[in-house]
Amino acid sequence: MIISSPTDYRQAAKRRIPPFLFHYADGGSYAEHTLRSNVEDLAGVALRQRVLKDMSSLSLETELFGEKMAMPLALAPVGLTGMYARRGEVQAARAATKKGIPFTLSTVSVCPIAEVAAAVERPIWFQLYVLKDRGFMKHVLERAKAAGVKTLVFTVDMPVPGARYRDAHSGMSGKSGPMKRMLQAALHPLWAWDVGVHGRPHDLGNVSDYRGQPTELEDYIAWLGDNFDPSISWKDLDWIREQWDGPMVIKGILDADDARDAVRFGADGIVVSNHGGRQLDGVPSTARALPAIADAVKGDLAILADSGVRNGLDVVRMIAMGADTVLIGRAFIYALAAAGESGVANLLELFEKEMKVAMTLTGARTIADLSTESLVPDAIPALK
Ligand SMILES: Cc1cc2nc3c(=O)[nH]c(=O)nc-3n(C[C@H](O)[C@H](O)[C@H](O)COP(=O)(O)O)c2cc1C
Repeated sequence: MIISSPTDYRQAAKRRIPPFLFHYADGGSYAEHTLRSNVEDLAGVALRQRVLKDMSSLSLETELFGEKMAMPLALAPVGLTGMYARRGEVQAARAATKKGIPFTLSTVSVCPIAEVAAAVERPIWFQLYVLKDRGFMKHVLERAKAAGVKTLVFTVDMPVPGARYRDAHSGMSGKSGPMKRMLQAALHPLWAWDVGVHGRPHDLGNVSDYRGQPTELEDYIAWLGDNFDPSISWKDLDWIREQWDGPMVIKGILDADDARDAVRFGADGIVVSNHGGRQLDGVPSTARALPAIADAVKGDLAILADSGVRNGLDVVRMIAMGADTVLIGRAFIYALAAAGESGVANLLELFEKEMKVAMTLTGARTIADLSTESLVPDAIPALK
């Protein structure tokens, strides 16, 4: 299949991997309104074209939490990444590191922290969920520290899981799930050979490490379901603060008041995110939520943003609306599923090229030059 744009990887992934995995990544919660509006609203943010400004020298470099980044982009935490390609977290982390950008490992990764951290030179970022089992959280934070992790991304928009109806149909969940998954694997031999045979163990590496026994896919939903903590509040974050002395980023902020609370708490950064439309359907897209949040807290902490970013132009849009760095989830998962590390590496090249074109034609020589001035007036779909 010809890959000429980042979005081509979605179709390529769909062909290669079993439907239960494709829909697990591709889908959102409930009727998927937020999933769609993330992409549509962001694509609709109009860039302001400027010409004849000698744009022969251009730099995408930036810095975050004292870390140099080749461009203001990082790979978002995605659970079960290791089911999309053989030891998928390692492959994606290698592609990100070679490109000079951070990789974020999910709590519910297939590969444990130590395996991924040992495979790359650059310290990885680690994402932590709030779970009832504080013993697990303590254990995993210790492992992260020992593996050289500095930046902790603390996800707060999952006190309860949003329902993802596609998973029941695809075989990801439900009684007939195991049978469906086996049949689908048999019909996708390239994936079955790469991941099914050579990608083992198929478990949640960090959880198994703590429990001292394998936590396989079947246990995954049950374990997570039992462990979400709806009682979470800001005071629980103080407990995390005591365990962690590096930069702490709060992921899942969608409201300016919560962003101000994050500043009061002393967070180093926030991720403006609706979890890629996978939690509460009907909440605004990040393109709609970001400008008000940037108005409220820009300069007080680092603003990261994700949800709906599908190409380099979308990154430029997010930065122009006030983000300091942008995360991508599905975009890299599709590339990883289609072509492993080299797919993610190529995806990042495509993103970089697109960003350069967008910056050249908006007259921005550096990332710091991007601002609301890079957008046409009223380009931002404000919340009414
Ligand atoms: C398959 C999948 C699994 C995810 N798992 C996690 C996770 O374990 N932890 C987390 O904080 N966010 C998780 N997310 C959300 C991503 O970190 C990110 O917020 C989202 O993918 C951004 O939207 P995008 O996919 O449109 O780029 C997941 C997203 C997907 C698609």
